[in-house]
Amino acid sequence: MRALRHLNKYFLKYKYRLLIGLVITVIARIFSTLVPTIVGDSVDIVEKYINNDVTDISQVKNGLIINILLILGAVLISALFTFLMRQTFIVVSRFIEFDLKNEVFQHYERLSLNFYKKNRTGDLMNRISEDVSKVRMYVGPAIMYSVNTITLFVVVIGYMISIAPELTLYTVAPLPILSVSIYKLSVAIHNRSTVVQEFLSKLTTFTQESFSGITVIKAYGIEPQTNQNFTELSSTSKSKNLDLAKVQALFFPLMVLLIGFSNILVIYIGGKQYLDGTIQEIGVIVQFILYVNMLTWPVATVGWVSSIVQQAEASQVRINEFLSQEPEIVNTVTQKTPIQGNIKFKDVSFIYDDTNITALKSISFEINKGETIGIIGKTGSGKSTILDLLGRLYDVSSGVIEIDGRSITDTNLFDLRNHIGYVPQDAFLFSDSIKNNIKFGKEDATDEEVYQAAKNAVVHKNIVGFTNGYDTILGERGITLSGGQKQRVSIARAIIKDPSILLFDDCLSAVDTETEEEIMSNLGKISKDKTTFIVSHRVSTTKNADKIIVIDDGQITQQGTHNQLITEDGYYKELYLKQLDEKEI
Ligand SMILES: Nc1ncnc2c1ncn2[C@@H]1O[C@H](COP(=O)(O)OP(=O)(O)OP(=O)(O)O)[C@@H](O)[C@H]1O
Repeated sequence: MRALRHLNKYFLKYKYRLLIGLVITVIARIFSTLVPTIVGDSVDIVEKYINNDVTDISQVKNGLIINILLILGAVLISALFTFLMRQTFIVVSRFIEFDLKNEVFQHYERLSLNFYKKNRTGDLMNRISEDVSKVRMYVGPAIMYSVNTITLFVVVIGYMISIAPELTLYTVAPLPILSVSIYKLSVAIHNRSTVVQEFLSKLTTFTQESFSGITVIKAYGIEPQTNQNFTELSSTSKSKNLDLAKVQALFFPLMVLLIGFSNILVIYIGGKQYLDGTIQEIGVIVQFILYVNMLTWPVATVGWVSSIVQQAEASQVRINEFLSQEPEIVNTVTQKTPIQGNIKFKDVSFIYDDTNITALKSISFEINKGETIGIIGKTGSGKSTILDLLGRLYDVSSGVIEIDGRSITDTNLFDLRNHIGYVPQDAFLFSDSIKNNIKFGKEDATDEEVYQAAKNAVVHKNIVGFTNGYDTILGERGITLSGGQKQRVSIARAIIKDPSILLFDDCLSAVDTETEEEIMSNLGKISKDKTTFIVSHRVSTTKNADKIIVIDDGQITQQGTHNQLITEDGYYKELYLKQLDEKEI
């Protein structure tokens, strides 16, 4: 139960609602326990008439009619309060589920990139959906049924003992057996449904991947093999479902069996006591039969609730495990930091701690506001890492990165990121309209600003060519943009932000050289007062930069302007000549 203590703050938050729920439950149960008493009384009225203790039939009739009306009233009131009980407890559980999901999601968002690399997306999603749902079962149904059972027990058993203590003992004796059996069954159901869930998510992942990769599947003609794999997976899933159905099918028969056993005990022992005079009225036996039936479900829920609490505890442990993780990149500066864009890398080295790859080794360079720096190098040489470090997606392993003479660790993190317009290597667009994808860079941008950014990114003409123009929906249910179009929408998103620092990570690779030239000329105008980083494999993209650095295996091997570098023997000149041959320049 230790992990579940995390939820106490939410119980405190909703304490008044929970307290009201408690009072409502007690009222509901008191009214429901009145029914057996009135039924017992009715049987007594009839018994007295049969035994000739009462001879006036109209008195009997009146007594019975009053009892019927009382039963009706008690049932209606108890039903109303049972409804209100569910409304309070279950509603509170939904509130807590909502709060917990928000807490987990907001915490996920604070965590650094390393966290996402160490944990699988499926696992993150499971903890925020499946595990939170299991915890909700504890804050909702489990608490509601526990309050319900405790109230019912105190009221009913107290009353039973007061009228027939010995009979009470015999009738409640089998109930713990019921409770334990239901607990064992619930655990078995839980274990089997976990396996069913696992297969369900395997099936979902398989199907999702098959549909996403349908082009590859069709192109390679591997539909029969995919079908075969699917059949195998779904057949195992079916047999796991059948295993689950078998134990689930035992639940109600087991309950009915044990209720039946308790009823037989009441009739047998109650009957014997009536005959030997320990019990004076048959009504008591009828009353006890009704009580036993009334107690059975709550007793069964004791077992069920125990298994819910166990599952909730396990789920909360998993949730707490992530909640206790602290972000590696933290903002230590509360006051605002103005950012001009003069950047200095001083002996910067960086090692990815998950792979232990040394991506950068003692990198030093400088670039001032308004200047453009080109970064050229072979694949895997460390170019993207430089941009990631500048945006503080990771912190350097050694050395310092300075912005305007201040280390970026002493710069307000939010200001830093707000002043950066980043275009990643793999353009990521959301399943939303093109307009909203561009406005992601500046939420309050006007339509005019969106069009202007798209024009500068040379994608405006493509967008207006679509039937729905800027309102065209992208993603799974919308159209698919070409690689080059995606890259340009992604560029428009960075431009519209009007940041002090622009980071372009090889984001023109899918654009033809003519369009590239147009974009570069537009960027030249836009970025006059900005610091621009352009990572590329193409000399044509960086040739106009104020400074170009060539990276090889995490180290700067050459630096200078285009004109200087093409006269110097080295990687840059080789690349230039090769691309000149291929007419890429
Ligand atoms: N997230 C990561 N976790 C672990 N290692 C990484 C990660 N990203 C990059 N690396 C490794 O760091 C080295 C530098 O990678 P980086 O992405 O900076 O190269 P790059 O020059 O941008 O390559 P490309 O031109 O192919 O984009 C590579 O060896 C790469 O395998």
